[in-house]
Amino acid sequence: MPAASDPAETYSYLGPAGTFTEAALKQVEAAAGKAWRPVNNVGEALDDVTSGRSTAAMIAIENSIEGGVSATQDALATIPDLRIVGEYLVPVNFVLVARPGTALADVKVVNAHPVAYAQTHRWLERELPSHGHIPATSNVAAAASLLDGSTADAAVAPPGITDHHDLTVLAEGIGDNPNAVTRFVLVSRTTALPEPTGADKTSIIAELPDDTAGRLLEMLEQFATRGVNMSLLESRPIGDALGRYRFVIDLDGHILDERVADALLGLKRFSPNVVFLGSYPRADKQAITVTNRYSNESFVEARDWLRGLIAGEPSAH
Ligand SMILES: O=C(O)C(=O)Cc1ccccc1
Repeated sequence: MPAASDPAETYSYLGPAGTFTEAALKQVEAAAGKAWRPVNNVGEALDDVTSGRSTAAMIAIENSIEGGVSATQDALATIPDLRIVGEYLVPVNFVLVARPGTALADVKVVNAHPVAYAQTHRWLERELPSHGHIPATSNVAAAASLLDGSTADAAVAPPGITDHHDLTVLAEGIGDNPNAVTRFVLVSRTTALPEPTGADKTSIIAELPDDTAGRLLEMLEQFATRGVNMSLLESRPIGDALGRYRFVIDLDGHILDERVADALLGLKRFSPNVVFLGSYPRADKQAITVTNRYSNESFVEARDWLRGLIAGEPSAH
């Protein structure tokens, strides 16, 4: 881990060292050589950012098996002035570890981070059908606690865990999907927008204006009619009453792309509450392609045409 330096240049992440979140932070060039602050949960990481204790925080937002990380989505929906400035992908697989001398047959209680548990429960149910689960704050904390008085017999942990702790690997590759990937985002205080790259993503959270038929369709039409593709759509309870939801949405493109800007204007007119979480380069660097009708030039041309009409030019111009 880089040595601590200027506290104004501190990066918070779910620790301790060795977590997948740390692996995501290692991908951030700007964080190299800066202070890194391990924390115990997403709330603490974001609190570091809002209080100014840290420059940015790396948090898990979505994984390829379980979908959105609800604690992250709910925090981003409710804490003002946060911006996603980058996304990072980390392949995740897990091992089952125990104190030396423990056999698989001895394992009755497994310590695991809830997201890791969700991604290994098929294996655990098959191999340890009557195990109990104790939730941990992180994958590495789960393993470390075995050597620190935990009542658990084993822990679900990242494959590199034995570099950090004197533990026995009882089983490898226990993830239910060997291709599982977790998406992390780097979150900062409201800051300058990352430049558009042509391979960008825009994250927003929006509420529907009321509970009448077709409102969700109407919201999605804002994107469809501007040729804006969605790569994520999830609902989260707002929490004040049953049946009230907010929608977490990822769009292909950057807010400086005309079609995305136009869709956001439509969304703002429609929705009573839109949270803009940021436009940032896609981790997979896949360029977004759109038909000519939705290109920047098309929008500019149409606007010029309208201005011309208002200025009295012939409509065929
Ligand atoms: O970052 C970690 O290692 C965590 O404990 C959180 C987590 C859990 C499961 C998949 C990815 C991240």
